[in-house]
Amino acid sequence: MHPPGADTVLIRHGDLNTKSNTVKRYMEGLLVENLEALLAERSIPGEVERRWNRPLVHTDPEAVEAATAAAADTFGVVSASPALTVSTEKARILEALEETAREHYDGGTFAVDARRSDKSLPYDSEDLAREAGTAIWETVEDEFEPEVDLDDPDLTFGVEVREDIAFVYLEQVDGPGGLPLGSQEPVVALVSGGIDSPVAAYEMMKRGSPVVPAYVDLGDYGGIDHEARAMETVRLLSEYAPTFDMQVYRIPGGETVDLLVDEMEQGRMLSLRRFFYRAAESLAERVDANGIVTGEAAGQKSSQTIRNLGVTSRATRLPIHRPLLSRDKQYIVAQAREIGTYTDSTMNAGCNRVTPDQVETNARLKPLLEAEPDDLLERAEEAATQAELVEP
Ligand SMILES: Nc1ncnc2c1ncn2[C@@H]1O[C@H](COP(=O)(O)OP(=O)(O)OP(=O)(O)O)[C@@H](O)[C@H]1O
Repeated sequence: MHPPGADTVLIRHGDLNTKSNTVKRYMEGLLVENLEALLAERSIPGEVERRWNRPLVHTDPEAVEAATAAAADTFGVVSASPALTVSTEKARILEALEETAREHYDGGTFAVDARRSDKSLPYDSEDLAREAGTAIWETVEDEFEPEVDLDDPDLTFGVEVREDIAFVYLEQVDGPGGLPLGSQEPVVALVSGGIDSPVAAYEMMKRGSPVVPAYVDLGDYGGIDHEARAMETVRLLSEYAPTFDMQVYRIPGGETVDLLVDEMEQGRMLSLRRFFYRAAESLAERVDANGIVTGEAAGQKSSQTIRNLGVTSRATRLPIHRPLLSRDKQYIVAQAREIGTYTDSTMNAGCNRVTPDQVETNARLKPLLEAEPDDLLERAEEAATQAELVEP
């Protein structure tokens, strides 16, 4: 919902404001580039203006909602509003609010949220809010019985006045927040296509790290649907990252899984994780990535007890980022729905279970190393060199 004639998207960011001016300028530049690419990818007309603190998209009134949605999908953006721009003259702002009220107010409670960034203006935000409230009231009182509710209004009229321009809007669409993609170093994302790993990869992207997706082909224990699920979730993630190539490295792991199933019982799942991590490390060296991200959460599975995570993590020198470590499943499912990966992640992948009847929850490194194939980690390194790039 937007004021009549709105042709601008007002963008707010959050964590960029914790940076020095130099870093903030650099990050705002990245945010703008990413948003420009997203608009182009979605064929939405619009020019992004790189404005200190408040980047703007100038677009057509017909495209303003689509441009707002694109901004709200851009990492670093906290919220975006389709807005009408007017001069900072108070009379003009009130007129724009009256036009907006005529178009959109249809009874119920309302409030005005007025902000002013330039202290040299001849009015302050309280004056403006009060006069705006009166103007809106008088516009609609003949037809409705308007009521002001500052705590939980049905409709909020937003006004933001900056040094040279004012914005009038009705909606603040939430963005992902975080930092612009590309502002941190890349990491290898181990993506199985289950519910968790795409969400974990997204969380790292949200903090600015591009991801290099890696899928371990589990041979007979995985299968075409298992791989298809992983690929589709990466394809969905790539829609948030139009400036990055998100082809998937498919690492061959079928023979190793067969070997682990034949030779190991209890610790098999842990050695398989060790294989994943070492393969991801080798791949990271190859592509110049600086860490590994997985969808593991403390205690969610036997391989994810705190002790087991401690033991398996020893297979790599790289940091393993686990953004979901402290998250409940309910949160992760909600997040998967929000970013759009849930449906594909829950597709029946028909894979064979590698999990043994008796699982290890309390592993120790030494006995695990004695039980697993001596060449497990060399196999992982070799598998990484054989990884193929696949278009998701
Ligand atoms: N075949 C695979 N290829 C790449 N990474 C994998 C694979 N299987 C598991 N992983 C990684 O190991 C983590 C823990 O494995 P787990 O067995 O819990 O995965 P899952 O339940 O199949 O999928 P998810 O964790 O995505 O819900 C995953 O979150 C993912 O990062």
